[in-house]
Amino acid sequence: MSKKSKTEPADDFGGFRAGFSVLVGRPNAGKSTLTNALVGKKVAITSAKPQTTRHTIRGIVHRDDAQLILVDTPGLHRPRTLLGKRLNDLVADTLAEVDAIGFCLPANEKIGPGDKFIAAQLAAAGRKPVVAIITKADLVDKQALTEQLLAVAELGREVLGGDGWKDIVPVSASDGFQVDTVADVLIRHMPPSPPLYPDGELTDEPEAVMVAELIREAALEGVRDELPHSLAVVVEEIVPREDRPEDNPLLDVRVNLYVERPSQKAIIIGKGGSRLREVGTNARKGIEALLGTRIYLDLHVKVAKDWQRDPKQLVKLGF
Ligand SMILES: Nc1nc2c(ncn2[C@@H]2O[C@H](COP(=O)(O)OP(=O)(O)OP(=O)(O)O)[C@@H](O)[C@H]2O)c(=O)[nH]1
Repeated sequence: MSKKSKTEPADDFGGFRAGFSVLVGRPNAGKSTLTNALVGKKVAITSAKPQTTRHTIRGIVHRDDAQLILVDTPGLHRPRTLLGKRLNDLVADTLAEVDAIGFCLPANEKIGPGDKFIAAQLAAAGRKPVVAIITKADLVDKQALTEQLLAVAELGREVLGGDGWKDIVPVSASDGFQVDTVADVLIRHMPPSPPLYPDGELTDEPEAVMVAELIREAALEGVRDELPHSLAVVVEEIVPREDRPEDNPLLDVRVNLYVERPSQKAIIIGKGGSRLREVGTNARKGIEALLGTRIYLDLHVKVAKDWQRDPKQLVKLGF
């Protein structure tokens, strides 16, 4: 996910910054709650973990001058389910592809082995900017927060050497304290870049991106080996169905799935359309949870020959 802009310092994109960030931290550290507070959505997407190097997008923070894309790290939060090298590779891959890392440590719990394990992973991953985020600041008093700040700073110097973390930001996702500051600090580490997710005709673009991700995940379920990177999902429109009672609205969600070859189209659709129906059913549940409304999901599968190698198609498909 490193962007070409790094080698084109002449173009600063009018000061616009965009890039990828990941929130890491041990279970219960407050990552999901903070993601939701940053993105402004109640439902974080928890679709199946991608086994490819593609990332699940957890949410996008849109600003007039920046776009911060929060992705998920497979593995880092669940060390026991993966072994040695595999885990290290997985973590290294993800960390290598983001522009900045937010390391979440709860204000109300002493730094423990889980935190140290992750800190060591971050140190091993190299020179990515790491911002330490002290979550759940509302649960402790000023004195305890100060002590935690000092302890976290010390941990940073211990594992990273030098000055340690790039920044340390206390935050409370539940009462909104410093949530914007977390976004500001992470955005500061994003490279100059045009927006990575285009403003479509949809009024609420982050929702469309998340809807597309949910459908993509559902469509790849069980056929990842056959369709590793050959599937692009484009949400054409999300419109309220007319003539619905106010207390029972319905959204029409029209979506195109692009594959590269007719054989891939056949895989997605399945015998007599059975697989596509299943994809629709599975994705619909997640989308309804996300949008908080019943939806009618209209899926179309199209062949866009060699879209991965065609820059014009890539732009059209939102890459
Ligand atoms: N008081 C308070 N509680 C919080 C805050 N942020 C998260 N919590 C609570 O802490 C618990 C864990 O939060 P999550 O956001 O699920 O933590 P997580 O890091 O995503 O957890 P995993 O998914 O297990 O990795 C939940 O019960 C949250 O309600 C906060 O700012 N203040």
